Amino acid sequence: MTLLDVAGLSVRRADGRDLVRDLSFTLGPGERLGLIGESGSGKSLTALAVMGLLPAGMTAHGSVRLAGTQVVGARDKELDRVRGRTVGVVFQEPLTALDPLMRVGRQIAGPLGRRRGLRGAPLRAAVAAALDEVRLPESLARAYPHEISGGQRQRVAIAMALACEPEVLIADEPTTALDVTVQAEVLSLLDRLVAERDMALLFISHDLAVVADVADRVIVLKDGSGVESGRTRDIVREPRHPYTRALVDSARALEGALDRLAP
Ligand SMILES: Nc1ncnc2c1ncn2[C@@H]1O[C@H](COP(=O)(O)OP(=O)(O)OP(=O)(O)O)[C@@H](O)[C@H]1O
Repeated sequence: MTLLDVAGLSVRRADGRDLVRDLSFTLGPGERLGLIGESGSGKSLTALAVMGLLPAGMTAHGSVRLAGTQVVGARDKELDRVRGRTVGVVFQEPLTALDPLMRVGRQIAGPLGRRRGLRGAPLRAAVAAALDEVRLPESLARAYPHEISGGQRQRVAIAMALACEPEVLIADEPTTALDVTVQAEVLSLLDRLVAERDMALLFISHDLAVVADVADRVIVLKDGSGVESGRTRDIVREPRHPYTRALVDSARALEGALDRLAP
């Protein structure tokens, strides 16, 4: 079963320039695809195009089918059904997903209540369960976003994205803004949740080591085009495109620096 089917996707600016060019991939339940590339290569625009959320002045061309619904050219009203329910998203900066003036519990309750039709005690229980799933204590429900750490905020954002039980999760640099130790915790949390729910994962990062840890397949983006794609293991072992080779070499150089300092 294909949950996300992207075929010949381009993202075009008003002046006719393509910022993403002719990208194709598919994702089924339990599959994990990494999109890797340097800053400005078109990763985030690809994610936004998949959800039909491109900035004003940009248009998508080609086809993006989310659980059968064509996203390209669809009206917002048609996409309301798929956003949240079919596809959930976690962004780099959790504060973009959180309302600074609302307690964490109420923010998680919002999508839970709307999508599952819960109120009162069952809704409170569902919020507690959602917090528990991302390994946060129930007491955190009463906190405001500024009162908790960056890692805790990202866990809350993940809980919100998962509240509607999406079949596809898009994670756009979900750990880039976090300290390295917290990054590893959040990655392993995502890993567990995606496995438990058999979700399809589109994982976006500029960091090859992180992508290699999470994704089974990878597409390497450069200047808006996919220059190489395949199984992560094959691409790391035998990169073909010079840009991919440079990515692998720099990741290995960092690893080598650690190895040289090992006792
Ligand atoms: N709202 C916008 N208006 C105009 N140009 C934009 C807009 N958003 C992105 N771009 C341009 O589109 C190109 C691709 O941007 P995109 O954000 O997809 O890159 P990215 O690979 O996600 O980079 P990063 O890792 O820095 O987030 C870049 O040249 C960027 O300047």
